[in-house]
Amino acid sequence: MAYEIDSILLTEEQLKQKVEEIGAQIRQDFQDEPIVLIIVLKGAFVFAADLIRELKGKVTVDFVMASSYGRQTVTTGKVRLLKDIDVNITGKNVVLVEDIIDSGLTLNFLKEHFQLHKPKSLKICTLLDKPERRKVDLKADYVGFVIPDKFIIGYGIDYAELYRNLPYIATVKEV
Ligand SMILES: O=P(O)(O)OC[C@H]1O[C@H](OP(=O)(O)OP(=O)(O)O)[C@H](O)[C@@H]1O
Ligand code: HPA
Ligand SMILES: [Mg+2]
Repeated sequence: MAYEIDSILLTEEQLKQKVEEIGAQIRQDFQDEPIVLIIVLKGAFVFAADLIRELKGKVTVDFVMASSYGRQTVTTGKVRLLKDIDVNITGKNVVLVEDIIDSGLTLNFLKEHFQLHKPKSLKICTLLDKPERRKVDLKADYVGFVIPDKFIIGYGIDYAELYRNLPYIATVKEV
């Protein structure tokens, strides 16, 4: 199946403003306490790069890499953990940073995985939430935009590894 950009769903301006809001909200919730951000690669790298610069105070960053879509627009149902974190998160305030929650399988897997480390708190922050497609009961603590059931690309999010470099978020159409 081939896809191309259909229409812009979220502009650069909308994204920028929302990232500022989420950053302020997170800092407000944790006050002066240090935060460990765990960024879920690859998709969340653009969002996280903007978000981290909105967070004042003590912030540590680490990365986890998970993949379950490949060249498809629906989940394979199998989450592969390609890289785990290096920092110690036991007793820490942890925020998992994702680009999108779709079926919920990726974050459900990662949440359980990181709970085993016994963090002080474990919150989920996602730029986009597509609740209509949920396969597991999973809710985020910080949500940028709730979006309709359409496959989207841009701002770090790919189709078959392309389009991550778009500065906006768009829907795709089959051609
Ligand atoms: O809620 P889900 O149905 O699990 O979908 C969400 C996940 O899917 C995408 O990652 P993908 O597996 O495509 O890997 P990528 O981040 O490297 O693009 C996206 O970045 C999320 O991590
Ligand atoms: O809508 C999407 N687009 C790209 N990757 C994704 N992974 C889950 N949902 C999506
Ligand atoms: Mg992806």
